[in-house]
Amino acid sequence: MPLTLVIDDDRSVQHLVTQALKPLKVDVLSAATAEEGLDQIRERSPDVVLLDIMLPETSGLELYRRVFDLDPKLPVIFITSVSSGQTAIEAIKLGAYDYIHKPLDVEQLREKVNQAVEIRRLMHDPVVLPHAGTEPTEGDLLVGNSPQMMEVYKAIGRVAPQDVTVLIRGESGTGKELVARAIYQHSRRAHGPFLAINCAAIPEGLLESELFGHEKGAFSGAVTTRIGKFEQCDGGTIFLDEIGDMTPVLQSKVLRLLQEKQFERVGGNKTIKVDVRIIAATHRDLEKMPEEKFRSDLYYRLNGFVITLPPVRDRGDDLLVLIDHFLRRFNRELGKQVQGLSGDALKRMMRYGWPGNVRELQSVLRQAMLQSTGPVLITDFLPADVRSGRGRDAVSPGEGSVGTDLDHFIRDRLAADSKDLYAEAIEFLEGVLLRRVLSATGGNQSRAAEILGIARGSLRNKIRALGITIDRVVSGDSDDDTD
Ligand SMILES: Nc1ncnc2c1ncn2[C@@H]1O[C@H](COP(=O)(O)OP(=O)(O)OP(=O)(O)O)[C@@H](O)[C@H]1O
Repeated sequence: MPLTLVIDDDRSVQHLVTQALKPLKVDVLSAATAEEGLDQIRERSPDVVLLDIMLPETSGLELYRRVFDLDPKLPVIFITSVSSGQTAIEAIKLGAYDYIHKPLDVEQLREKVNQAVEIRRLMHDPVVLPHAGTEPTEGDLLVGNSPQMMEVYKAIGRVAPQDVTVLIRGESGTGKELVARAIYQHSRRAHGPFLAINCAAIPEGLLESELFGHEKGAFSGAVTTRIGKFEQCDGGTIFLDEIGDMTPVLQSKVLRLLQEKQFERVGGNKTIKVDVRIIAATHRDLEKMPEEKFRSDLYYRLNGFVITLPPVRDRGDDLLVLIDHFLRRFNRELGKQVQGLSGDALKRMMRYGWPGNVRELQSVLRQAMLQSTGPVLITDFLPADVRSGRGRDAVSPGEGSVGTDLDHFIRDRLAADSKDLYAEAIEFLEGVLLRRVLSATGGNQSRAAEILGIARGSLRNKIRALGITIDRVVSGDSDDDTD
Protein backbone atom coordinates (compact mmCIF):
# COMPACT_ATOMS: atom_id res chain seq x y z
CA MET A 1 0.00 0.00 0.00
CA PRO A 2 1.37 3.48 -0.82
CA LEU A 3 2.80 5.38 2.13
CA THR A 4 2.30 9.10 2.82
CA LEU A 5 4.48 10.99 5.29
CA VAL A 6 3.12 14.17 6.86
CA ILE A 7 5.75 16.49 8.34
CA ASP A 8 3.99 19.11 10.47
CA ASP A 9 4.54 20.21 14.06
CA ASP A 10 0.80 20.74 14.47
CA ARG A 11 -0.67 17.49 15.82
CA SER A 12 -4.16 18.48 14.71
CA VAL A 13 -2.93 18.62 11.07
CA GLN A 14 -1.29 15.19 11.46
CA HIS A 15 -4.56 13.86 12.83
CA LEU A 16 -6.67 15.48 10.13
CA VAL A 17 -4.46 14.07 7.35
CA THR A 18 -4.52 10.59 8.89
CA GLN A 19 -8.32 10.66 9.14
CA ALA A 20 -8.81 12.23 5.70
CA LEU A 21 -6.67 9.62 3.93
CA LYS A 22 -8.31 6.64 5.67
CA PRO A 23 -10.75 5.89 2.82
CA LEU A 24 -7.88 5.87 0.29
CA LYS A 25 -5.74 2.78 0.19
CA VAL A 26 -2.83 4.78 1.64
CA ASP A 27 -0.90 4.37 4.90
CA VAL A 28 0.04 7.54 6.79
CA LEU A 29 3.16 8.25 8.88
CA SER A 30 3.72 11.47 10.85
CA ALA A 31 6.75 13.50 11.88
CA ALA A 32 6.77 16.72 13.91
CA THR A 33 10.26 18.00 13.06
CA ALA A 34 12.51 18.24 10.02
CA GLU A 35 15.04 15.73 11.41
CA GLU A 36 12.33 13.23 12.31
CA GLY A 37 10.88 13.65 8.81
CA LEU A 38 14.24 13.05 7.12
CA ASP A 39 14.80 9.93 9.25
CA GLN A 40 11.38 8.60 8.21
CA ILE A 41 12.22 9.22 4.54
CA ARG A 42 15.51 7.33 4.89
CA GLU A 43 14.00 4.45 6.84
CA ARG A 44 10.53 4.07 5.35
CA SER A 45 10.83 5.43 1.78
CA PRO A 46 7.37 7.02 1.62
CA ASP A 47 5.68 7.53 -1.75
CA VAL A 48 4.41 11.05 -1.02
CA VAL A 49 5.39 13.73 1.49
CA LEU A 50 3.07 16.41 2.85
CA LEU A 51 5.33 19.13 4.20
CA ASP A 52 4.43 22.14 6.35
CA ILE A 53 6.12 25.17 4.83
CA MET A 54 6.38 26.94 8.21
CA LEU A 55 8.17 24.38 10.36
CA PRO A 56 9.85 25.82 13.47
CA GLU A 57 13.65 26.00 13.25
CA THR A 58 13.90 25.06 9.56
CA SER A 59 12.45 26.70 6.49
CA GLY A 60 10.21 24.45 4.44
CA LEU A 61 12.26 25.26 1.33
CA GLU A 62 15.50 24.31 3.03
CA LEU A 63 13.98 21.01 4.14
CA TYR A 64 12.64 20.47 0.61
CA ARG A 65 16.18 20.75 -0.78
CA ARG A 66 17.35 18.07 1.67
CA VAL A 67 14.40 15.82 0.76
CA PHE A 68 15.22 16.36 -2.92
CA ASP A 69 18.84 15.31 -2.29
CA LEU A 70 17.64 12.11 -0.64
CA ASP A 71 15.08 11.24 -3.32
CA PRO A 72 14.63 13.61 -6.29
CA LYS A 73 11.58 11.68 -7.50
CA LEU A 74 9.63 11.89 -4.25
CA PRO A 75 6.49 14.02 -4.82
CA VAL A 76 6.27 16.70 -2.12
CA ILE A 77 3.03 18.57 -1.47
CA PHE A 78 3.54 21.70 0.61
CA ILE A 79 1.02 22.63 3.28
CA THR A 80 0.88 26.43 3.15
CA SER A 81 -1.04 29.38 4.50
CA VAL A 82 -2.26 32.10 2.15
CA SER A 83 0.54 34.36 3.47
CA SER A 84 3.22 31.84 2.42
CA GLY A 85 1.92 31.65 -1.16
CA GLN A 86 5.10 33.14 -2.65
CA THR A 87 7.24 30.48 -0.94
CA ALA A 88 4.93 27.81 -2.34
CA ILE A 89 5.54 29.18 -5.84
CA GLU A 90 9.30 29.04 -5.24
CA ALA A 91 8.91 25.43 -4.07
CA ILE A 92 7.06 24.45 -7.25
CA LYS A 93 9.76 26.10 -9.35
CA LEU A 94 12.31 23.98 -7.50
CA GLY A 95 10.32 20.90 -8.46
CA ALA A 96 7.88 20.31 -5.58
CA TYR A 97 4.79 18.51 -6.82
CA ASP A 98 2.00 20.78 -5.54
CA TYR A 99 0.75 22.76 -2.59
CA ILE A 100 -2.42 22.93 -0.54
CA HIS A 101 -3.63 25.76 1.67
CA LYS A 102 -4.59 25.58 5.33
CA PRO A 103 -7.29 25.05 6.52
CA LEU A 104 -7.10 21.77 4.65
CA ASP A 105 -9.99 20.85 2.40
CA VAL A 106 -10.41 17.08 2.76
CA GLU A 107 -11.60 16.43 -0.80
CA GLN A 108 -8.77 18.48 -2.28
CA LEU A 109 -6.25 16.76 -0.02
CA ARG A 110 -7.42 13.33 -1.14
CA GLU A 111 -7.35 14.34 -4.80
CA LYS A 112 -3.83 15.76 -4.59
CA VAL A 113 -2.48 12.78 -2.64
CA ASN A 114 -4.09 10.39 -5.14
CA GLN A 115 -2.47 12.25 -8.04
CA ALA A 116 0.91 12.31 -6.28
CA VAL A 117 0.73 8.56 -5.58
CA GLU A 118 0.03 8.01 -9.27
CA ILE A 119 2.89 10.24 -10.41
CA ARG A 120 5.22 8.45 -7.97
CA ARG A 121 4.20 5.15 -9.55
CA LEU A 122 4.81 6.47 -13.05
CA MET A 123 8.27 7.82 -12.18
CA HIS A 124 9.37 5.09 -9.85
CA ASP A 125 8.02 1.71 -10.98
CA PRO A 126 10.24 0.38 -13.74
CA VAL A 127 8.82 -0.71 -17.09
CA VAL A 128 10.77 -3.72 -18.24
CA LEU A 129 11.17 -4.58 -21.90
CA PRO A 130 11.00 -8.33 -22.48
CA HIS A 131 14.18 -10.39 -22.47
CA ALA A 132 13.91 -14.13 -22.97
CA GLY A 133 12.88 -15.94 -19.82
CA THR A 134 13.06 -13.07 -17.33
CA GLU A 135 10.11 -11.97 -15.21
CA PRO A 136 10.72 -8.79 -13.22
CA THR A 137 10.12 -8.96 -9.47
CA GLU A 138 8.96 -5.36 -9.38
CA GLY A 139 7.48 -2.92 -11.88
CA ASP A 140 5.64 -3.67 -15.09
CA LEU A 141 6.73 -6.00 -17.84
CA LEU A 142 5.78 -5.21 -21.43
CA VAL A 143 4.49 -8.55 -22.63
CA GLY A 144 4.13 -9.92 -26.17
CA ASN A 145 6.28 -11.47 -28.89
CA SER A 146 4.20 -10.72 -31.98
CA PRO A 147 6.07 -9.05 -34.86
CA GLN A 148 4.05 -5.84 -34.22
CA MET A 149 5.15 -5.72 -30.57
CA MET A 150 8.76 -6.49 -31.57
CA GLU A 151 8.61 -3.36 -33.74
CA VAL A 152 7.32 -1.42 -30.73
CA TYR A 153 10.24 -2.56 -28.52
CA LYS A 154 12.71 -1.68 -31.26
CA ALA A 155 11.14 1.76 -31.65
CA ILE A 156 11.34 2.40 -27.89
CA GLY A 157 15.02 1.43 -27.90
CA ARG A 158 15.72 3.66 -30.89
CA VAL A 159 13.86 6.78 -29.78
CA ALA A 160 14.40 6.77 -26.00
CA PRO A 161 17.97 8.14 -26.03
CA GLN A 162 17.22 10.77 -28.70
CA ASP A 163 15.73 13.89 -27.21
CA VAL A 164 12.85 14.09 -29.69
CA THR A 165 9.08 14.40 -29.42
CA VAL A 166 7.22 11.09 -29.73
CA LEU A 167 3.60 10.39 -30.64
CA ILE A 168 2.16 7.12 -29.35
CA ARG A 169 -0.96 5.92 -31.09
CA GLY A 170 -3.32 3.11 -30.29
CA GLU A 171 -6.79 2.27 -29.06
CA SER A 172 -7.70 2.67 -25.42
CA GLY A 173 -5.93 0.18 -23.14
CA THR A 174 -3.24 -0.86 -25.64
CA GLY A 175 -0.37 0.26 -23.38
CA LYS A 176 0.36 3.84 -24.50
CA GLU A 177 1.13 5.05 -20.99
CA LEU A 178 3.36 2.04 -20.37
CA VAL A 179 5.33 2.82 -23.52
CA ALA A 180 5.64 6.51 -22.53
CA ARG A 181 7.09 5.46 -19.16
CA ALA A 182 9.47 3.04 -20.87
CA ILE A 183 10.75 5.83 -23.14
CA TYR A 184 11.23 8.17 -20.17
CA GLN A 185 12.99 5.56 -18.07
CA HIS A 186 15.38 4.63 -20.87
CA SER A 187 16.10 8.24 -21.80
CA ARG A 188 18.84 10.63 -20.75
CA ARG A 189 16.17 12.45 -18.76
CA ALA A 190 15.45 9.42 -16.58
CA HIS A 191 16.80 11.24 -13.51
CA GLY A 192 14.60 14.27 -14.14
CA PRO A 193 10.91 14.62 -13.43
CA PHE A 194 8.12 12.91 -15.36
CA LEU A 195 4.64 14.42 -15.29
CA ALA A 196 1.54 13.01 -16.95
CA ILE A 197 -1.48 15.08 -17.95
CA ASN A 198 -4.64 13.58 -19.31
CA CYS A 199 -6.00 16.31 -21.58
CA ALA A 200 -9.42 14.63 -21.74
CA ALA A 201 -9.81 14.50 -17.97
CA ILE A 202 -9.26 18.19 -17.26
CA PRO A 203 -12.10 20.62 -18.07
CA GLU A 204 -11.29 22.68 -21.16
CA GLY A 205 -11.22 25.99 -19.28
CA LEU A 206 -8.66 24.74 -16.74
CA LEU A 207 -6.24 22.88 -18.99
CA GLU A 208 -4.36 25.94 -20.25
CA SER A 209 -3.61 27.15 -16.76
CA GLU A 210 -2.74 23.60 -15.63
CA LEU A 211 -0.16 23.32 -18.41
CA PHE A 212 1.14 26.87 -18.72
CA GLY A 213 0.25 28.42 -15.34
CA HIS A 214 -1.31 31.83 -14.83
CA GLU A 215 -0.53 35.21 -13.32
CA LYS A 216 -2.39 36.52 -10.32
CA GLY A 217 -5.56 38.27 -11.52
CA ALA A 218 -5.42 36.71 -15.01
CA PHE A 219 -9.11 35.77 -14.63
CA SER A 220 -11.65 35.83 -11.85
CA GLY A 221 -10.56 33.15 -9.40
CA ALA A 222 -6.84 33.54 -10.17
CA VAL A 223 -6.06 34.84 -6.68
CA THR A 224 -2.42 33.78 -6.77
CA THR A 225 0.16 33.13 -9.45
CA ARG A 226 0.24 29.51 -10.52
CA ILE A 227 3.16 27.60 -11.97
CA GLY A 228 2.07 25.29 -14.77
CA LYS A 229 3.23 21.75 -15.46
CA PHE A 230 5.64 22.75 -18.26
CA GLU A 231 7.50 25.15 -15.99
CA GLN A 232 7.44 22.67 -13.11
CA CYS A 233 8.80 19.93 -15.35
CA ASP A 234 11.78 21.93 -16.67
CA GLY A 235 14.57 19.49 -17.52
CA GLY A 236 12.13 16.57 -17.53
CA THR A 237 9.57 14.73 -19.65
CA ILE A 238 5.87 15.45 -19.93
CA PHE A 239 3.33 12.90 -21.10
CA LEU A 240 0.35 14.56 -22.79
CA ASP A 241 -2.25 11.81 -22.94
CA GLU A 242 -5.27 12.21 -25.25
CA ILE A 243 -3.70 15.16 -27.05
CA GLY A 244 -6.49 14.95 -29.65
CA ASP A 245 -8.86 16.33 -27.01
CA MET A 246 -6.98 19.63 -26.65
CA THR A 247 -8.58 22.82 -28.02
CA PRO A 248 -6.93 24.38 -31.13
CA VAL A 249 -5.93 27.47 -29.10
CA LEU A 250 -4.00 25.28 -26.71
CA GLN A 251 -2.61 23.25 -29.61
CA SER A 252 -1.02 26.42 -31.02
CA LYS A 253 0.56 27.15 -27.63
CA VAL A 254 1.98 23.62 -27.48
CA LEU A 255 3.25 23.98 -31.05
CA ARG A 256 5.11 27.17 -30.12
CA LEU A 257 6.57 25.44 -27.10
CA LEU A 258 7.80 22.62 -29.34
CA GLN A 259 9.31 25.03 -31.87
CA GLU A 260 10.68 27.79 -29.68
CA LYS A 261 10.82 26.16 -26.22
CA GLN A 262 9.06 29.16 -24.73
CA PHE A 263 5.63 30.39 -23.67
CA GLU A 264 3.83 32.93 -21.48
CA ARG A 265 1.68 32.14 -18.47
CA VAL A 266 -2.03 32.91 -18.92
CA GLY A 267 -2.45 36.66 -18.34
CA GLY A 268 1.31 37.21 -18.34
CA ASN A 269 3.68 38.87 -20.78
CA LYS A 270 6.98 37.56 -19.47
CA THR A 271 8.36 34.87 -21.79
CA ILE A 272 9.42 31.74 -19.96
CA LYS A 273 11.95 29.34 -21.43
CA VAL A 274 11.78 25.66 -20.62
CA ASP A 275 13.51 22.49 -21.70
CA VAL A 276 10.86 19.75 -21.66
CA ARG A 277 10.57 16.63 -23.76
CA ILE A 278 7.00 15.93 -24.88
CA ILE A 279 5.62 12.44 -25.32
CA ALA A 280 2.06 12.67 -26.65
CA ALA A 281 -0.55 9.95 -27.03
CA THR A 282 -3.93 9.61 -28.67
CA HIS A 283 -6.52 7.02 -29.60
CA ARG A 284 -7.90 9.34 -32.28
CA ASP A 285 -7.12 9.45 -36.00
CA LEU A 286 -5.55 12.91 -35.83
CA GLU A 287 -5.01 13.09 -39.59
CA LYS A 288 -8.73 12.57 -40.18
CA MET A 289 -9.78 15.31 -37.76
CA PRO A 290 -10.82 18.59 -39.44
CA GLU A 291 -8.45 21.54 -39.09
CA GLU A 292 -10.80 23.31 -36.65
CA LYS A 293 -10.52 20.34 -34.28
CA PHE A 294 -6.85 19.42 -34.69
CA ARG A 295 -4.27 21.73 -36.29
CA SER A 296 -2.37 20.07 -39.10
CA ASP A 297 0.86 21.98 -38.26
CA LEU A 298 0.90 20.40 -34.80
CA TYR A 299 0.05 17.03 -36.31
CA TYR A 300 3.05 17.22 -38.68
CA ARG A 301 5.28 18.34 -35.84
CA LEU A 302 4.18 15.42 -33.65
CA ASN A 303 4.34 12.97 -36.52
CA GLY A 304 8.15 12.97 -36.58
CA PHE A 305 8.45 9.79 -34.56
CA VAL A 306 5.33 7.66 -34.15
CA ILE A 307 4.90 4.41 -32.24
CA THR A 308 1.67 2.58 -33.04
CA LEU A 309 0.35 0.02 -30.62
CA PRO A 310 -1.78 -2.63 -32.29
CA PRO A 311 -5.12 -3.66 -30.78
CA VAL A 312 -5.03 -6.97 -28.90
CA ARG A 313 -7.24 -8.64 -31.54
CA ASP A 314 -4.46 -8.08 -34.10
CA ARG A 315 -1.64 -9.46 -31.97
CA GLY A 316 -2.27 -13.15 -32.71
CA ASP A 317 -0.82 -15.47 -30.09
CA ASP A 318 0.16 -12.55 -27.86
CA LEU A 319 -3.27 -12.98 -26.30
CA LEU A 320 -2.10 -16.34 -24.90
CA VAL A 321 1.15 -14.81 -23.66
CA LEU A 322 -0.75 -11.97 -21.99
CA ILE A 323 -3.22 -14.40 -20.37
CA ASP A 324 -0.34 -16.47 -19.02
CA HIS A 325 1.40 -13.35 -17.68
CA PHE A 326 -1.69 -12.02 -15.89
CA LEU A 327 -2.61 -15.45 -14.47
CA ARG A 328 0.82 -15.64 -12.85
CA ARG A 329 0.63 -12.05 -11.62
CA PHE A 330 -2.86 -12.38 -10.13
CA ASN A 331 -2.00 -15.74 -8.57
CA ARG A 332 0.75 -13.88 -6.70
CA GLU A 333 -1.39 -10.86 -5.85
CA LEU A 334 -4.58 -12.71 -4.88
CA GLY A 335 -2.93 -15.73 -3.28
CA LYS A 336 -4.51 -18.07 -5.84
CA GLN A 337 -3.28 -21.15 -7.65
CA VAL A 338 -5.09 -20.94 -10.95
CA GLN A 339 -3.26 -22.97 -13.56
CA GLY A 340 -5.20 -22.11 -16.69
CA LEU A 341 -8.48 -21.75 -18.49
CA SER A 342 -10.86 -24.46 -19.61
CA GLY A 343 -10.78 -25.16 -23.36
CA ASP A 344 -14.18 -23.56 -23.82
CA ALA A 345 -13.29 -20.42 -21.83
CA LEU A 346 -10.09 -20.01 -23.83
CA LYS A 347 -11.93 -20.49 -27.12
CA ARG A 348 -14.41 -17.74 -26.23
CA MET A 349 -11.62 -15.39 -25.15
CA MET A 350 -9.83 -15.97 -28.45
CA ARG A 351 -13.05 -15.21 -30.33
CA TYR A 352 -13.80 -12.02 -28.42
CA GLY A 353 -12.81 -8.63 -29.92
CA TRP A 354 -11.26 -7.04 -26.77
CA PRO A 355 -12.35 -3.45 -27.51
CA GLY A 356 -10.76 -2.38 -24.21
CA ASN A 357 -7.54 -4.22 -25.13
CA VAL A 358 -4.99 -5.17 -22.45
CA ARG A 359 -6.75 -3.19 -19.71
CA GLU A 360 -9.99 -5.06 -20.37
CA LEU A 361 -8.22 -8.42 -20.52
CA GLN A 362 -6.56 -7.68 -17.21
CA SER A 363 -9.84 -6.73 -15.60
CA VAL A 364 -11.72 -9.76 -16.96
CA LEU A 365 -9.03 -12.15 -15.70
CA ARG A 366 -8.84 -10.48 -12.29
CA GLN A 367 -12.61 -10.64 -11.79
CA ALA A 368 -12.71 -14.25 -12.99
CA MET A 369 -9.89 -15.23 -10.64
CA LEU A 370 -11.58 -13.51 -7.71
CA GLN A 371 -14.60 -15.70 -8.29
CA SER A 372 -12.82 -18.96 -9.02
CA THR A 373 -12.28 -21.58 -6.35
CA GLY A 374 -10.50 -24.29 -8.35
CA PRO A 375 -7.32 -24.43 -10.43
CA VAL A 376 -9.13 -23.92 -13.77
CA LEU A 377 -11.07 -20.82 -14.88
CA ILE A 378 -14.30 -21.90 -16.49
CA THR A 379 -16.62 -20.06 -18.89
CA ASP A 380 -19.12 -19.24 -16.10
CA PHE A 381 -16.65 -16.81 -14.56
CA LEU A 382 -16.32 -14.75 -17.72
CA PRO A 383 -18.51 -11.66 -18.27
CA ALA A 384 -21.56 -12.11 -20.49
CA ASP A 385 -20.12 -10.30 -23.51
CA VAL A 386 -16.88 -12.33 -23.49
CA ARG A 387 -18.94 -15.52 -23.17
CA SER A 388 -21.13 -14.49 -26.10
CA GLY A 389 -18.24 -12.97 -28.05
CA ARG A 390 -20.21 -9.76 -28.67
CA GLY A 391 -17.25 -7.46 -28.17
CA ARG A 392 -18.70 -4.06 -28.75
CA ASP A 393 -22.33 -4.33 -27.71
CA ALA A 394 -24.01 -2.35 -24.99
CA VAL A 395 -24.58 -3.85 -21.59
CA SER A 396 -28.33 -4.02 -21.52
CA PRO A 397 -29.67 -2.46 -18.34
CA GLY A 398 -32.10 -5.33 -17.92
CA GLU A 399 -29.37 -7.94 -18.04
CA GLY A 400 -28.75 -9.88 -14.86
CA SER A 401 -29.62 -8.62 -11.40
CA VAL A 402 -27.15 -6.67 -9.30
CA GLY A 403 -28.48 -8.30 -6.16
CA THR A 404 -28.03 -11.83 -7.46
CA ASP A 405 -24.62 -11.07 -8.97
CA LEU A 406 -23.42 -9.52 -5.72
CA ASP A 407 -24.80 -12.44 -3.81
CA HIS A 408 -22.89 -14.90 -6.02
CA PHE A 409 -19.80 -12.80 -5.75
CA ILE A 410 -19.90 -12.72 -1.95
CA ARG A 411 -20.65 -16.43 -1.76
CA ASP A 412 -17.70 -17.26 -4.01
CA ARG A 413 -15.36 -14.99 -2.10
CA LEU A 414 -16.43 -16.47 1.24
CA ALA A 415 -15.81 -19.93 -0.18
CA ALA A 416 -12.39 -18.74 -1.35
CA ASP A 417 -11.62 -17.58 2.19
CA SER A 418 -11.06 -13.98 1.13
CA LYS A 419 -9.20 -11.72 3.52
CA ASP A 420 -10.15 -8.52 1.69
CA LEU A 421 -13.85 -8.92 1.02
CA TYR A 422 -14.89 -5.40 2.02
CA ALA A 423 -12.62 -3.79 -0.58
CA GLU A 424 -13.47 -6.45 -3.17
CA ALA A 425 -17.23 -5.97 -2.76
CA ILE A 426 -16.94 -2.17 -2.92
CA GLU A 427 -14.92 -2.52 -6.12
CA PHE A 428 -17.55 -4.86 -7.55
CA LEU A 429 -20.37 -2.42 -6.73
CA GLU A 430 -18.43 0.58 -8.04
CA GLY A 431 -18.05 -1.27 -11.34
CA VAL A 432 -21.80 -1.93 -11.57
CA LEU A 433 -22.68 1.66 -10.63
CA LEU A 434 -20.27 3.29 -13.05
CA ARG A 435 -21.29 1.06 -15.95
CA ARG A 436 -24.97 1.79 -15.37
CA VAL A 437 -24.49 5.56 -15.10
CA LEU A 438 -22.17 5.73 -18.10
CA SER A 439 -24.62 3.66 -20.06
CA ALA A 440 -27.40 6.12 -19.07
CA THR A 441 -25.35 9.14 -20.19
CA GLY A 442 -24.34 7.49 -23.47
CA GLY A 443 -20.70 7.50 -22.34
CA ASN A 444 -20.60 11.23 -21.51
CA GLN A 445 -18.14 11.37 -18.62
CA SER A 446 -18.85 14.98 -17.58
CA ARG A 447 -22.53 14.21 -17.23
CA ALA A 448 -21.81 10.93 -15.43
CA ALA A 449 -19.49 12.70 -12.96
CA GLU A 450 -22.24 15.26 -12.30
CA ILE A 451 -24.83 12.55 -11.59
CA LEU A 452 -22.42 10.64 -9.37
CA GLY A 453 -21.39 13.83 -7.56
CA ILE A 454 -17.67 13.20 -8.03
CA ALA A 455 -14.93 15.10 -9.85
CA ARG A 456 -14.42 14.22 -13.52
CA GLY A 457 -10.79 13.36 -12.80
CA SER A 458 -11.83 10.87 -10.08
CA LEU A 459 -14.35 9.30 -12.44
CA ARG A 460 -11.67 8.95 -15.11
CA ASN A 461 -9.30 7.33 -12.56
CA LYS A 462 -12.01 4.91 -11.47
CA ILE A 463 -12.87 4.03 -15.08
CA ARG A 464 -9.22 3.19 -15.67
CA ALA A 465 -8.75 1.31 -12.40
CA LEU A 466 -11.86 -0.81 -12.97
CA GLY A 467 -11.00 -1.49 -16.59
CA ILE A 468 -14.29 -0.07 -17.87
CA THR A 469 -14.42 0.46 -21.61
CA ILE A 470 -16.69 3.29 -22.69
CA ASP A 471 -17.19 1.69 -26.10
CA ARG A 472 -18.67 -1.29 -24.34
CA VAL A 473 -21.09 0.50 -22.08
CA VAL A 474 -22.63 2.49 -24.88
CA SER A 475 -24.04 1.08 -28.08
CA GLY A 476 -22.20 1.48 -31.35
CA ASP A 477 -18.65 2.35 -32.31
CA SER A 478 -18.72 6.13 -32.37
CA ASP A 479 -15.79 7.94 -30.78
CA ASP A 480 -17.67 11.14 -30.30
CA ASP A 481 -19.80 10.03 -27.45
CA THR A 482 -16.82 9.28 -25.24
CA ASP A 483 -16.42 13.03 -24.52
N1 LIG B 1 2.11 -5.25 -23.54
C1 LIG B 1 1.67 -5.19 -22.27
N2 LIG B 1 2.14 -6.05 -21.37
C2 LIG B 1 1.70 -6.03 -20.10
N3 LIG B 1 0.79 -5.17 -19.63
C3 LIG B 1 0.29 -4.27 -20.48
C4 LIG B 1 0.71 -4.24 -21.85
N4 LIG B 1 0.04 -3.24 -22.45
C5 LIG B 1 -0.75 -2.68 -21.51
N5 LIG B 1 -0.61 -3.28 -20.32
C6 LIG B 1 -1.34 -2.96 -19.09
O1 LIG B 1 -2.67 -2.63 -19.48
C7 LIG B 1 -3.17 -1.51 -18.75
C8 LIG B 1 -3.52 -0.40 -19.71
O2 LIG B 1 -2.32 0.13 -20.27
P1 LIG B 1 -2.12 1.70 -20.50
O3 LIG B 1 -2.75 2.50 -19.39
O4 LIG B 1 -0.69 1.93 -20.78
O5 LIG B 1 -3.01 1.88 -21.81
P2 LIG B 1 -3.36 3.20 -22.63
O6 LIG B 1 -3.25 2.86 -24.06
O7 LIG B 1 -2.55 4.34 -22.11
O8 LIG B 1 -4.90 3.41 -22.24
P3 LIG B 1 -5.78 4.75 -22.38
O9 LIG B 1 -5.77 5.14 -23.83
O10 LIG B 1 -7.14 4.28 -21.98
O11 LIG B 1 -5.20 5.77 -21.48
C9 LIG B 1 -2.07 -1.12 -17.76
O12 LIG B 1 -2.34 -1.75 -16.52
C10 LIG B 1 -0.81 -1.70 -18.39
O13 LIG B 1 0.14 -2.00 -17.40
